[in-house]
Order: sequence, then structure tokens, then C-alpha cells
Amino acid sequence: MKTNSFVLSVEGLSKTIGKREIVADVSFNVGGGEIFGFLGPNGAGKTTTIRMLVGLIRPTKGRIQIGGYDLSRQFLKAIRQVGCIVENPELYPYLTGRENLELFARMVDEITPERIEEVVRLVELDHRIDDLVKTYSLGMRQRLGIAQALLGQPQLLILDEPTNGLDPAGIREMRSFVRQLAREQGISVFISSHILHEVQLMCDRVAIINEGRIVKTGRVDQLVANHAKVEWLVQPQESGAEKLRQLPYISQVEILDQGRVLVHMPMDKIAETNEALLKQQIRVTGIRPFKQTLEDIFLEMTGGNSID
Ligand SMILES: Nc1ncnc2c1ncn2[C@@H]1O[C@H](COP(=O)(O)OP(=O)(O)OP(=O)(O)O)[C@@H](O)[C@H]1O
Repeated sequence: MKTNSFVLSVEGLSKTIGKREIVADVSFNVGGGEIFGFLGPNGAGKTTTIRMLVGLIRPTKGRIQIGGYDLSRQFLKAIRQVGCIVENPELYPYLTGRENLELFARMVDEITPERIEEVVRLVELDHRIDDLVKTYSLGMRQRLGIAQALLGQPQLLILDEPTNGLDPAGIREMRSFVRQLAREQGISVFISSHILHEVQLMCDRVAIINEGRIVKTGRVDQLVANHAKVEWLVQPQESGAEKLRQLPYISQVEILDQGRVLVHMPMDKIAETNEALLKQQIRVTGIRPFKQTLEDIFLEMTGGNSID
């Protein structure tokens, strides 16, 4: 029986190996047609989570639902909703793109020749599909891998580091292709990546995982708007900084030279903050907001843990 409307729903997911909790109480939902980024530094638990999502390893605790089916109780129904590429796609270089797809289609039920044609068009490989895969660029191989993953008409596509090894043009191409899949086909995409600039451009929402735990989930645009840096020019500086420190939505107050105080705050609280300072007879002579990138926010959330 289907129980919820999210394409992917993860609740309290944990994995303990030996004595170590590698993934701890991870929860998030992915809606229809949504591109969801899963970000974390090295060793944060991304691959372990993805391996649980595709049924390669069993969770110690928690629940995974795909297309409304419980992965542990209705495994086949749930897993049929997923197409995935973990690491690099498995392809035969001495066969053509079409032969690779035909071979794979034989292993999956109910794949018609028309469906093969359809996915080839979707990944825009029509003109090269009868060439040997060994002559393909890495980007084309990735797209053929995605075509393979799409054969069974999944609702959810899971891509582990899909831009790994691609050059900047290949990365851009992959981004627009993934967006098109989500927009035109309504497919949900769960994507792990360490190229934060790309994730910021590609994903609707992200979860940031650090040391096995989710430290932040949210819409990319809101995360960026909520984590701005704003420089306030205030007089007197000390009492201005003190008042700023008291405001509940402000974090990391840093006193700079010449009356400048740098704080982390949501962009839409600037007017409210200004009023609060004026009420305390603190003169505000300048406000300079700086937008942070997803990468800045990521580094803040993960304590500067490296992502490469
Ligand atoms: N089978 C295992 N036995 C013991 N430790 C493991 C096992 N699998 C993973 N780990 C450890 O769990 C942690 C998380 O690993 P995981 O591969 O999920 O991280 P990741 O976020 O995918 O990192 P990366 O980006 O480097 O691939 C790492 O410290 C890893 O060494």
C-alpha cells in the first residue's frame, strides 16, 4: 500500500558498522520533479546513505519510502521506482550505445524497442547511438548511463557525483540536461556532488550532511538569503555590537575597525535590525550586505571540513 506523496521519504535513517554510527538519524523528503542535492565533506556518510537508498546495504534503523513504497517491506515495488548510477555507469566500450541499452533492457522487464528510442532522444544521443561507446566522450558515457537508468521509467533518479571527471563544458551540459529531465519529464533527481557552485545552480533543495548527521536542509535560494553577511557601521560601536549580539536571528558578531560590525543574518531582517538599533539610540551610518554562496554556507555548517 502506498502511504505518502513524496517520491523519496527518509525517516530516522541510521547505519552502525562495528561500533561506529556512520549515518545517524538522517531524515529528508524529495518531492515530484524536484532536484535534491546531497552534500557533505569526505567521509560524511553520503555513499553509505545512497547505498541504503538503493538497497545495497540494510539500515540499522529508520525508514525509506520510494514512490510511497517501503523499501524494506515492499522492496521490488520500491526499487522499480528508482534509476541510479552510483560512481561511474557500467558500460561495454566495444559495443555501440544502442547495443548497451538493448543488453540492459533484456535484464529489465517490459522494455520495448520504442522505450529505447525514447530514452535515446531524451539524453540527446540520437546521432551517436550506433557508434562504439569507446569513441564517446565522458559526458556522452554519463548520458548513456542515465539513458540506461531511465529505461524502466523510474520516478526517481539517483546520481552519485555525476559531474566527476567532466570538463567545465561537460558539467554545464549535465546541469542543463538534469534540469530538463526534472522539468519536462517530472522525474525527481537525488544528486550527490562536491561541486558546490554546480549544486547551487542545479538543485532546488539541498541537505548538508556532516559526520553522519544532517546539519541543514532547505531551498537553495532560501539558504543563501538566510545566511547573508551584513556589515553595519554603528556609533557607538561597542553598544551597537552588543545590541546586534542580542538579536535572536543574528550569529557570529565580529567587531572590525572604524565602527564596522560584521554579522551573519537573514537578508530580510535588515530593516527590522535597523529599527532595533535606532530604538537604542545607536546611530547607523552604513549597511553593506554581502550574499554568501552555497560553498560559504557549506563551510560554515561543516566547520570548514574539506569537500575534495
Ligand atoms: N564497511 C565499512 N566499514 C567501516 N567503515 C566504513 C564502511 N563504509 C564506510 N565506512 C566509513 O564511514 C564513513 C563514511 O563513508 P562514506 O563513504 O559514506 O562517506 P562519503 O560521504 O561518501 O565520503 P566520500 O565523499 O569520501 O566518498 C567513512 O569514514 C568511511 O571510512
